[in-house]
Amino acid sequence: MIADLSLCLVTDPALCGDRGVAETVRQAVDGGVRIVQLRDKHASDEEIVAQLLDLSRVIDGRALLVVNDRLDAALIARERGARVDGVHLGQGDASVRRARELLGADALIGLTANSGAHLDAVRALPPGTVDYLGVGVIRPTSTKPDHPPALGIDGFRSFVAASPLPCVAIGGIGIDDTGALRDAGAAGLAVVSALCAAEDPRAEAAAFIRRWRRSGIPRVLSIAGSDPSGGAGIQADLKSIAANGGCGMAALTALTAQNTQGVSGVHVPPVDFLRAQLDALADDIVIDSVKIGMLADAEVVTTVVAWLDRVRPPIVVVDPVMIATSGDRLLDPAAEAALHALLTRAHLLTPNLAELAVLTGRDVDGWDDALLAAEELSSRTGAAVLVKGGHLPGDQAPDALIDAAAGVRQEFTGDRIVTENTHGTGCSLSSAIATRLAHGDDAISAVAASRSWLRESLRASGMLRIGRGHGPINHFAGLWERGGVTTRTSAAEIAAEWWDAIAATRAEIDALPFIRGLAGGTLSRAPFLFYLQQDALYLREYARVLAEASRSAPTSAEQAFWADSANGAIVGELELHAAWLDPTRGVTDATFAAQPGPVTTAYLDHLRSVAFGGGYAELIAAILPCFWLYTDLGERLQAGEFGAYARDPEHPYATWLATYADPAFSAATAQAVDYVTQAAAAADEATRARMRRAFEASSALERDFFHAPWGLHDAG
Ligand SMILES: Nc1ncnc2c1ncn2[C@@H]1O[C@H](COP(=O)(O)OP(=O)(O)O)[C@@H](O)[C@H]1O
Ligand SMILES: Cc1ncc(COP(=O)(O)O)c(N)n1
Ligand SMILES: [Mg+2]
Repeated sequence: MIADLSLCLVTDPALCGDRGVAETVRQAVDGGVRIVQLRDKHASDEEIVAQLLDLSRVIDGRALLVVNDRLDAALIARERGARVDGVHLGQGDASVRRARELLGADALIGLTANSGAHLDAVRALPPGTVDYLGVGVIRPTSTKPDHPPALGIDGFRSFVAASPLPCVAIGGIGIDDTGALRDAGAAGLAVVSALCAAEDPRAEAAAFIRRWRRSGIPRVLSIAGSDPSGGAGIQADLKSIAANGGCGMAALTALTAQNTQGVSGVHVPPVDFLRAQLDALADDIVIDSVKIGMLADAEVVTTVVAWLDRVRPPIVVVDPVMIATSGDRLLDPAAEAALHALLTRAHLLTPNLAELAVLTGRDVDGWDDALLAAEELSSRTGAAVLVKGGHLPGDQAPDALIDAAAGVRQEFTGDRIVTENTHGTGCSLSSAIATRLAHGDDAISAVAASRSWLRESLRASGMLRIGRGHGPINHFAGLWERGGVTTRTSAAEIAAEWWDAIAATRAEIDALPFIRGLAGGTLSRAPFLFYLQQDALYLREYARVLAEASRSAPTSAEQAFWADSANGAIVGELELHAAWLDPTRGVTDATFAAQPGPVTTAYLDHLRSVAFGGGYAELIAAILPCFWLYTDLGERLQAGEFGAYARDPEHPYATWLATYADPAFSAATAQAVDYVTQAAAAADEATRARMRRAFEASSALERDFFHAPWGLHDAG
């Protein structure tokens, strides 16, 4: 089986400090580390054996455990019941050939290499002796005092180009090296200090994983049935994965004879052949995310569960397909018992209302029942549950993400789109989410963006004219119009285009002394309070602009959304005063003129001129940066990109920073992005150009708004 080498923690007892190696490993594995390499040059073999037994228990199969150099200790630990998956050997350590002989064909064997001579030696080995090369040091590091000259990223890139084996970068790697190293061809990163010495190894590992995913193309496997009409099953999965930026693969569990009017037959091939398909993939391809659809019968379910336990993919999304939109059964009722074992291995379940009722044994007669049942299913399985409201009566089609363990409860509203082409909506949505999670999105953002794509695909499904029943959605709506590929850009592409268009502005915001001081806790109170006071003045007028957006919105859902946002702005402004600008707490407005400063005035004048001079579409484009930049900055602050201290409860501005991470605001931002980019996709060229200009102007004013208080710093 090929190992996922993306993130390897190399232990260093000195750097783990009082927390100790085992606790550091536990937290880092919780955060997503895929391989743990126990490395301790000073411990005795007996001590290494004891640590391997301990780490094997701590890791509990969630990551691979290898030991640096100590082959004999690995063998002894195995004999005593530890799960030791392999060794990493240096050039001078035991021979890799002996390691392969003693550990077996399935062991993971790594070899340190950093020169042409080392590569020649590797080429001379029998194929399959070594699985990967540890290549470094990338930067000078204290954790390997005798290291050779640093390769740097360019040196690493050249080495990878000449290497016959996957290369894992090691030596002085920080989180900001992640994208460049993956672009340089790294199969993964081996990290020592950045994780062992981290305040919060779990968060740091999660931040590394997020960056790693962001810089690659997700490799997404669908394990599902075939629907020859192309609207559902693996056919829909592969289209959805591609449309959401992933590279799709598919292992077939069953074949259906099916069209848009129903299922006329199901054939389940011998389950050994499913196992053969899955093993073939696991032996060759690192899989970032798995989406599971139709499973047909109990044997298929247990085969998939066994494979998941062996491969341990980092993301598993289960769409518990039981009954097709046509009403035909796609899962043998006898398999429902076996299904529970699968559900506990999932990170996300995406049942529709009927499936939720079967999985919980409860009546689900409306949305409130559905939310309760989803909460129960999440508690019972440990998985997050996205309960889908597509089959509800009425003019709304809501969904809700509920994760009992993480305390997440996020509803997504939306008008029902009038169309018969709803075949495969569940398959398509779950595949899109699996892809976006593998690209580093958090659950709420992945669901919001996938819903936005799905809704656009539903809206554009009419042009396909497939069959006389429930037709498929138009997975590539953004690329297709009648008769072939056109230049019409999709909402998702417009979002990417606009986000890139303000890349320089975003980089300027990140570099602002105000932001750096805020994150690092060094910002003095004067500029901070000035910023808050200006923010309070801004929010009062911003709420009026949002109310104008609500008044001019074309649909009831948008009308409600902008009205809710206006309310949120006012509540935010009132809370600002109560929490920070309360004269009774010694903060007097006398410190600053209680008037809008020049930047605040310019920003509000810009918004008001668009609100009362442009149309609805231009107005919401001008509003969007206040959502999008704020949420993006907050997510990155919380992910530790400005240093772990930004998450420290002792931080002087901790309560203010916490407002940046509100999941409800993150979902509102995703919704706002959806509305604005949908409007831009539907607009004519001239309107879209005006929208983009308004968006870019507001983005620049957001930057200036953060910079304005800086002049007060010296007075602080
Ligand atoms: N007519 C519709 N308009 C808007 N969204 C819809 C419509 N039908 C289904 N959806 C959405 O499609 C997704 C799949 O929902 P659903 O059809 O309930 O699942 P399934 O396809 O598994 O039966 C959900 O996000 C749901 O909100
Ligand atoms: C092979 C296969 N897998 C899944 C579905 C469910 O899709 P939907 O519920 O949208 O009909 C299907 N109809 N066929
Ligand atoms: Mg479904």
